[in-house]
Amino acid sequence: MTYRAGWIHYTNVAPILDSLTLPAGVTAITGVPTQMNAALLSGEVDIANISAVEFIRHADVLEALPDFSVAVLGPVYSVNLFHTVPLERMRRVALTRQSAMSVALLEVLLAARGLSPTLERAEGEAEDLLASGYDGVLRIGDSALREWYRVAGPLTPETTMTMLPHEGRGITVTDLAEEWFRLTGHPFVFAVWAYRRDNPPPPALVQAMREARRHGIGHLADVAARHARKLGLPERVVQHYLWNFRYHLEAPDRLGLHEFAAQAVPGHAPLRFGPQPGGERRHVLSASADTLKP
Ligand SMILES: C=C(O[C@@H]1C=C(C(=O)O)C=C[C@H]1O)C(=O)O
Repeated sequence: MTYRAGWIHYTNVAPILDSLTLPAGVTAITGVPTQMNAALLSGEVDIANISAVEFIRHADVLEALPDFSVAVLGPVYSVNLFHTVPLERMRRVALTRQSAMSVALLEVLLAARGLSPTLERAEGEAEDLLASGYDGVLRIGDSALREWYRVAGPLTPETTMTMLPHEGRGITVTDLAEEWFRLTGHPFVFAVWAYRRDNPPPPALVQAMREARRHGIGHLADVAARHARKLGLPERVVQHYLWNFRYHLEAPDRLGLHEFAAQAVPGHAPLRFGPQPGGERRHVLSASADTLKP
């Protein structure tokens, strides 16, 4: 029987997906987060890198791979609120239809500041929507990355590579992952690789994903160069964008995920993850470390 994957194919997943060879018996489709979230829940696909908030909302039926994430500690550059007035003065904010996660995150961040602007779904370029009367525009993914650079670029040789600029052209870009870090001190997990608990992925697929990720992270400059051309952005910018991601759902990422879950979806079912890889090898390592004790 065929196992069907649904990939959100934003540039931030390129270090995993670009060199992924699907094993026999696995097929894949691609789409934006809201499409892949729905495809997984309706059963159209069997595994997808879905918005973490959908994983949390459906924790009663879903499980996630224990070592895959799209996460950052600090700014992400592609989940952006573009605004022309201070956050406190925003009255109408346009939301993207592509994203579940960023909307839930924005709601948490606004609530933390005691703010409640009107939130409406509206598509289009951030600058056009701001010109048409919105005070804020939420955008994600590749178009948000491009629009951030249009506002805050071009980078000068002196621009620090640890924190890129966030304003220009009369527009401030509030990076939601950076705001989350300021609020909690935790990483923010945007996506996990989830599947229905009664239908886990074949081990060959997970193995292929781990190999593809190892290859992608090992050749990040090549991945960045390829995607910089597609995005029409400088290689240096895309390289910075990509090396900033945390793809392994490590302990700090899980802390961030649990903190977000508690704030955004109170009363959610316990989050479940599949078995950790390489358990045996770790056991052997700790045994040999024991033998080194004096
Ligand atoms: C950081 C991003 O992460 C993505 C954002 C998602 C969302 O907002 O629902 C879902 C999957 C992530 O891969 C981005 O694409 O900008």
